[in-house]
Amino acid sequence: MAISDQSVTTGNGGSGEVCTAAAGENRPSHPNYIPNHIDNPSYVRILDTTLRDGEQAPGAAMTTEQKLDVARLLAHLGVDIIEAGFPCSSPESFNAAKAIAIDVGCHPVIAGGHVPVIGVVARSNKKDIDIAWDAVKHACHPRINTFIATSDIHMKHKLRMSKEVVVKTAVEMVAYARSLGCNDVAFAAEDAGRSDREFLHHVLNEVIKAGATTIIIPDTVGYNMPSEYANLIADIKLNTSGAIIATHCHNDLGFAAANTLAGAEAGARQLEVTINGIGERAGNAALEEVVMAIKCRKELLGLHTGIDTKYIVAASKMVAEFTGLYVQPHKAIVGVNAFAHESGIHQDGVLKYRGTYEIISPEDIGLSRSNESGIVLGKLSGRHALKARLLKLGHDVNGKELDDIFARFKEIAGTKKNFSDDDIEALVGNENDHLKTIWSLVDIQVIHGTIGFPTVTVKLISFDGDEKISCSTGEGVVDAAFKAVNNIVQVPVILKKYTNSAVEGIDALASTRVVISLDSNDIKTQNDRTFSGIGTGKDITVASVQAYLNALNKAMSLKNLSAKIIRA
Ligand SMILES: CC(=O)SCCNC(=O)CCNC(=O)[C@H](O)C(C)(C)COP(=O)(O)OP(=O)(O)OC[C@H]1O[C@@H](n2cnc3c(N)ncnc32)[C@H](O)[C@@H]1OP(=O)(O)O
Ligand SMILES: CC(C)C(=O)C(=O)O
Repeated sequence: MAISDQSVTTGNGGSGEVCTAAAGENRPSHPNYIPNHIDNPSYVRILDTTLRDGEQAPGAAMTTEQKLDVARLLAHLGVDIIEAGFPCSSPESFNAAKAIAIDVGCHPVIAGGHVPVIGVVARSNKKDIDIAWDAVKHACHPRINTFIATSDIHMKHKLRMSKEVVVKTAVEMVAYARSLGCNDVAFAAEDAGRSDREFLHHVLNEVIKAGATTIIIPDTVGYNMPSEYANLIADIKLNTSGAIIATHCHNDLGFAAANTLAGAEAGARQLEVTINGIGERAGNAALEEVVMAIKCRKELLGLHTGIDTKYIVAASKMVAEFTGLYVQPHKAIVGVNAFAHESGIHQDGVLKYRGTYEIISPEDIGLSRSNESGIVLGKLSGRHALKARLLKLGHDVNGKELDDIFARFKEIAGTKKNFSDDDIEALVGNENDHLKTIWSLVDIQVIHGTIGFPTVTVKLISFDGDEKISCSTGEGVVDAAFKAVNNIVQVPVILKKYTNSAVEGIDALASTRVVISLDSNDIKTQNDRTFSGIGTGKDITVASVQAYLNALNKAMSLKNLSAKIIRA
């Protein structure tokens, strides 16, 4: 198989630093596609089975239009083979596979002319194979993947066939698929991971003789350990010849990607994967994990694929959206946390040199980001990260000023899960240094339920010792509480924003943020600046009143609107 002329800059020289690579490195040029041969011994074909095994995940069913969109994106990604479905399983599966064969399987969707092989699955019977061929035969490179189980447990309990019948059926059906005019027939020995080795070798050699061009060695139930699977593949490599060896690993014990890579190291040259690792039960090996491992550890594995990795994030998002199977935040490569750093020591390292804690460049999988993004501020963050965020927001703070803001940040961070830029802005305040607490909360009583009006009574004390009590009803308890405060403070303000985030748990803490502005109809303000306040506590109304007073005190002291001035 010829290699395209696209440049290769993959590899990190073993340093473990960020990997970078040119798009679509070494993608084979399809006119030279030979089903059972790859010129370059280090080239690994990627078969994506999102549209077949991926769709076997409960709830993952996609429409034909969605499958076409996924297939087009897979072509951009540069997968060598798109497994487009199991045509005999439903009219939709047939129509989608046929549409993909005619569309993506016939026309290059990307410059450079890559047209992927379009494969479909069929059981080892003539009806399945006829339907499969009907669906796929219009593709430029059509492939039928026929399968039958070879493990004792499957042959005895599921197929209820003897070994002899299984071999005979497999051989006849591979030959039958070839006789239809399909010159690219893959054979999968289902449950190979639990099959008797000698019998497996015998079946594989017989189907190769019958015309199989790829032999797929599925660890159907995700039972194998990486060393065991590597040994299985190495053994098959030793005992067969004339066909490409393929991996197909499931994730029941969490080893799908590890087993796939172990298989590749042992000699497999087709790796079967799905986007986001979706698939039957615990899923398949994830394309993004396998491909990025090959790219990132090229110096160790000595392999390469034709995948243009900058489409990985787009593909992940599309498949998640279409299937409703959203990826967990800490999913390798494509989880939202995969390039996020919340702890101070890591943030400091990343800010100084990304390679300290990142082995992949986010741009490599299609994420764009600035130097500071990826830094998430939270309870475990440090001064370096806070300072960087403040700088981004236009506040160049150092020394004691930074220490003070950091102390306030840590106080709030203990009870808050997410920090927005607004929250960080609220911490800044050279202004806070000369703020006066004009009014503080002494007591609060809340009455609410299914009868009557929400009613709140507050007792406030002013900085000069004046105590006031006021009571108000409202739309809810927070509204009633703010109205009761207004009755005492009497500063005309507009409530701009009220947010409340609860920290989960039975003894949940409420963290409330209030943003107000002075009402310019009543008080002349130089500009329409806002004042924010934060309150935290076990009681949401108390936290809200504290946040509100906090904002009011800021507004009053900065505008010199003391309690006495207002009263006068
Ligand atoms: C490991 C894998 O992922 S294999 C792919 C699994 N994917 C799917 O099953 C999804 C699509 N499947 C379907 O839509 C349906 O199962 C169909 C249309 C294929 C078949 O439906 P039905 O004819 O009603 O059969 P059903 O699914 O209930 O049972 C499977 C039959 O196929 C037989 N069978 C299973 N695998 C094979 C095989 N590789 N070759 C030949 N026959 C097989 C079973 O022994 C059983 O036969 P039986 O009816 O004589 O007992
Ligand atoms: C049909 C084969 C490849 C399969 O999906 C499996 O064994 O898991």
